[in-house]
Amino acid sequence: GEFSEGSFSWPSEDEPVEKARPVQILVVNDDHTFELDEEALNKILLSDEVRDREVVALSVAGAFRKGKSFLMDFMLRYMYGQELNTWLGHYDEPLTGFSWRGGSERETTGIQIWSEVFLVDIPSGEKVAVLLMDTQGTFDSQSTIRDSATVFALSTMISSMQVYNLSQNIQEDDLQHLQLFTEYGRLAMEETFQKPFQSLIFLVRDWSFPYEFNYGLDGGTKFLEKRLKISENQHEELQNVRKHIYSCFTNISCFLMPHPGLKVATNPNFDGRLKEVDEDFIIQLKVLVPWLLCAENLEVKEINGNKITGRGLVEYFKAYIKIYQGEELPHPKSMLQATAEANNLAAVAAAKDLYSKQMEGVCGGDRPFLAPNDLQNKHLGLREQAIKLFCGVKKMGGEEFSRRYLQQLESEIDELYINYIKHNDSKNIFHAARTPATLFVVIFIMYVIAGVTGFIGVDIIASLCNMVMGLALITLCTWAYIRYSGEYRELGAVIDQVAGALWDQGSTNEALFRLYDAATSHRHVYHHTFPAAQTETNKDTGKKK
Ligand SMILES: Nc1nc2c(ncn2[C@@H]2O[C@H](COP(=O)(O)OP(=O)(O)OP(=O)(O)O)[C@@H](O)[C@H]2O)c(=O)[nH]1
Ligand SMILES: [Mg+2]
Repeated sequence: GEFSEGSFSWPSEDEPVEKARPVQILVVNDDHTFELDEEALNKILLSDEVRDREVVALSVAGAFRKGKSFLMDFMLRYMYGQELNTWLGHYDEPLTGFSWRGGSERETTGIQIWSEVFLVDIPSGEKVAVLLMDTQGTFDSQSTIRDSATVFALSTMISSMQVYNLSQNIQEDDLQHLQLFTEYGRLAMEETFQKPFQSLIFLVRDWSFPYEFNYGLDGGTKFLEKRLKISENQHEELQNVRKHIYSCFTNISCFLMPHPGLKVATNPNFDGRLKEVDEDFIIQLKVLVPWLLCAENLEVKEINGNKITGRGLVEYFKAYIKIYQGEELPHPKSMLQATAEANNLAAVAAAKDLYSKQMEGVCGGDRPFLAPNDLQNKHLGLREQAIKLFCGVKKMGGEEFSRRYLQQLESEIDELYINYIKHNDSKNIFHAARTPATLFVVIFIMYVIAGVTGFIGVDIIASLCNMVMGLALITLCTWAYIRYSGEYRELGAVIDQVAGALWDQGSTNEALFRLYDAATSHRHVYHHTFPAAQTETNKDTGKKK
């Protein structure tokens, strides 16, 4: 494994020599949106030397303020160091590269990559391009869970080697967050049979128990084995987290790093000089960095089993970021918020269930028609009961939060009630008998009037009444056919409406008005049902106008 010079931006005639530097390619805006600096990314990954070369992408991710960028800078020194024994540099030389600093406020934001891509000969004989990526720390006070998850997920999806930087120990919440973030990443990727991600390296900083597990890879491997062990008598929750992590990465390892000494951790003027760093730390640094980056251990980025070139990586980056910019992915939430939502939704479901079960008993499909007033009283009682049940359930998230769900419950119950009213009404046989009854009455009245007027000799009125009677009879037959066969239901609805208007008449005028109203609003139905008559009626209406 011999390292050649960085390949990016070889000075051409007119272009000034650009100094290698970290380049911001993913920007997280103040309004929590993400932006990809395509130009910057293209410039690095589509340069002549990188475009068609397979890439190795190493990224460091983890909680903020835990020495990620600091470590990255030693990796840079290794990549630039030609001879492996002197790469660590002078003991009096300040540490530069990705920007790092002391203090409690976050430093790195978004995703930065080093502007120089290193070309390395790997044992298979190929020359691959090595990309170093520094990421925004998770859980700083300005980022939402979604921001953290997106940066972490993106860096995991893009890298072939993800260093998960932890402090002091591997805690259960570290594993849970890893699970959340990788799941968020997997969501945005296409389903495959293969594991979606490649190498995961747990890097435990400030390891303080070398008497239990030695510093370095050996101790780390044993420690990790213990932490990720799945056993039968473990709680399902613990098993699931571990199974998930195993299902996501093809390769999982762990490295235990000693504390770098108090000067590094607490001296505000410390500028990265090795002479101020504990010897133990330097010894392990000399093991860790070459182990990660030596030519034998470099892992080419693969997606779906295909090796990815610089050009391909740009495309994937663009595609992934688009998915996170869109709205189709669910938003990862804090544990409390997610739990509170689940609690409240479960309480809403239970209360709604109570209401609809009881209402089913009152006016369900196999129950007879109930007086609308009684139905309303029942509804009000059961609504009260359901709300009481909802309020009685212990829920996380507090009063204010659950008020929204109470409103949701109320509106859902009211919606159900409207359906129960309709259902109940349809069971009223007089409701159904209204139309034939009205038509019968019309026929009967016409019959009587025709009889009387015929008897006293006013033939015109008698024959008019006979005609109306005949029409009513035809309508009745039509209605019966429609009800029986279920065809021409719209025409049936018109007949019902006209009959209903006659039935409900308070005054003759109102009935006529309603008749007219029904007729005009359903003219299109008439046309639809009797297309042949259409032209005639059109002429008629034209004349009327
Ligand atoms: N305790 C401890 N401190 C370290 C270690 N490595 C670096 N530091 C110090 O941690 C501080 C933060 O270093 P950075 O590299 O900027 O941390 P970071 O994780 O990149 O922080 P963000 O970019 O804000 O996420 C600096 O003061 C370093 O000197 C370590 O292994 N242990
Ligand atoms: Mg940083």
